[in-house]
Amino acid sequence: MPIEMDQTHFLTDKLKTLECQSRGKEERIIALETENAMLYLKLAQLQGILRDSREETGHLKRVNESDQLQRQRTGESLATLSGQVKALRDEMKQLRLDAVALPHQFQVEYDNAMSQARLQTQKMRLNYSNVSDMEKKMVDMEAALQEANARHAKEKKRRRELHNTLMELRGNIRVHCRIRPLMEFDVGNQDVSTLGRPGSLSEVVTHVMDDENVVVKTSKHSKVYEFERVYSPQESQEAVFEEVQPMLTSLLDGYNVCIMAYGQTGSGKTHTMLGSHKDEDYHVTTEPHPDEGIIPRATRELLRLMEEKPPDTHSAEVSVVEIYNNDILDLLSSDPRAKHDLVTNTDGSMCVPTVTSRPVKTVYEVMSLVQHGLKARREIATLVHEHSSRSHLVVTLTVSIKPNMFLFPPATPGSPTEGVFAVPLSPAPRDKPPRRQLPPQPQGYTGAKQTIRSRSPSPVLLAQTPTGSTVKTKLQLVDLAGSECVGMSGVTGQALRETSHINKSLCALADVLGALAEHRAHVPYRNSKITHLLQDSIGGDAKLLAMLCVSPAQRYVTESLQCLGFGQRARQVQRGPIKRKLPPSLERVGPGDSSYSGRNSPRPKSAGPLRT
Ligand SMILES: Nc1ncnc2c1ncn2[C@@H]1O[C@H](COP(=O)(O)OP(=O)(O)OP(=O)(O)O)[C@@H](O)[C@H]1O
Repeated sequence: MPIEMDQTHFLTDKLKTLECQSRGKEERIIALETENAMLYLKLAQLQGILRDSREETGHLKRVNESDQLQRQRTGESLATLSGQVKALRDEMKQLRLDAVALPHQFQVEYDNAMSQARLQTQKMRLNYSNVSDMEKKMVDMEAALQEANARHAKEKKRRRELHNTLMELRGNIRVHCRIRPLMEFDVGNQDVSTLGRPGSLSEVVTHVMDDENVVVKTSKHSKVYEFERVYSPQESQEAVFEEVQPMLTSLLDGYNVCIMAYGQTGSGKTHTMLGSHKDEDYHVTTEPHPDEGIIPRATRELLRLMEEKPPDTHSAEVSVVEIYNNDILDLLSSDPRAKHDLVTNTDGSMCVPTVTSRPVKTVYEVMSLVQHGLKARREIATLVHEHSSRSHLVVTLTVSIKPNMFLFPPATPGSPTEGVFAVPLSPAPRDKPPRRQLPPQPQGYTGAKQTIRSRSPSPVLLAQTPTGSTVKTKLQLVDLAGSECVGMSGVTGQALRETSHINKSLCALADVLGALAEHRAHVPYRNSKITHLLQDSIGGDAKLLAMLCVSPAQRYVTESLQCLGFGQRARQVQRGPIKRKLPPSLERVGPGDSSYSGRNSPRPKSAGPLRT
């Protein structure tokens, strides 16, 4: 049993030893695993460091490559620069050489110039007396020229004033002529590029010579026409109105005034009278639109002049009529197709009592009514241009002036005051009546004062007006329909009938002027509605301005010659002193000469429009 005990004891010890060994080994394994883990960690760290090092190496490599490239480029630049430096050095060397030579060269040139200057001075000295003489002469000539120019301008102004006075004394019709610019439609069927080309139909043949003469120059004609004023194509609407403006003052002095535009289709009558901006609004502004024609400008000026007068003494009203196919139509009426009749007043003046006449205070009101009327006015497109007027347009502004504005004792027929002007007189004392300044007398005029007075065109006289009654003066602004050749306008049917009426009425106008120019006993005013309506203005007591409108192109030369001929005929009319209108039963004989009989005088060559 002790042996068994020993064995058991031995085995137990052995087991304990083995257990002890096993524990030791386990601890060793744990220690080794820990170490292994540490080593893994270390390895990972080292791998990270290695990766970083590789990246850095790559980066350094790239930097190194770029450095090398830079160095290579720098080397090349250095080579170029050193080449340039060398070239500059060579240049500097050359410049230095030149600079050394320059003073010498300069000295040579300076010496040459000086000797030239000395030579010239010597020459100048030699000519000095001549030069100073010439200078003196030039100064004298310049002064003489200036003086002559000033004298010429003064003489021209005086001549114009005298001419106007003469016209007034004779009762002449003033005639102005406006040449319009060449327009694209002047080429007709031809190409626009031919506009104005010599030899083409749009070649300019009607030219302005100066502000009083116009010449028509073609291979067949070269004829000069003289008028009171000729406007070139470049002259503005304002320039035209400036010449017309003084007539408006006359209106408030008691004269009737009539301005009519005459000319062929498309020659610029509507442009001159109304302007080319039909649809624009007119505002109560003092500044006119640059394109505005005579009608809005005259209205604006007239209303401005009226505003300067004492309040409630002047008022105005407007009527707008057209004469279409020889019928008078009221364009302001609700029925603008209804015909109206002319009536002769007891004083012999003409009126159309049934037409609408609207009181107006502003240019806006007037132009709104005119625009309203224009919408009803007949127009068609012709071969000449798109908006050809088919009727005569008459815009009448009637100004009523209350009598307290005038100086008078009311004249009795035959009294010394008969025929003396009535003068607006608000600021003047009543006990010392001022007389109207007579216009300057023409040179050499020796007539007695009484004679001058009796021959002066008088305004609508208060001497004839019953005390207390209002005086009315009329401003008639007329845009006549175009005188035209049927072939030129290319119209047919209804339009042909219109053209025939237009031409007939314009012929009648020319006939009236012919009769007046020849002092014939019978003036055929009643042959046409337009002459009948304008009778007071053409042959009567109105200051009348005929504005001839002319197209400058070759294709209208016949019409232009006819128009200018009409103007010449109008200028010949001498209406004599404007007299008190007689009752219609007493027909007036030749102006200023009651014994004159024109019955045997030759009929004037027709200056009328082209007949169809
Ligand atoms: N002085 C001018 N300056 C610029 N344009 C003008 C001038 N005169 C006329 N015109 C232009 O020429 C064209 C024809 O003119 P307008 O209508 O005035 O002719 P008209 O004589 O009244 O013709 P119609 O008798 O057929 O009515 C228009 O387009 C107008 O604007």
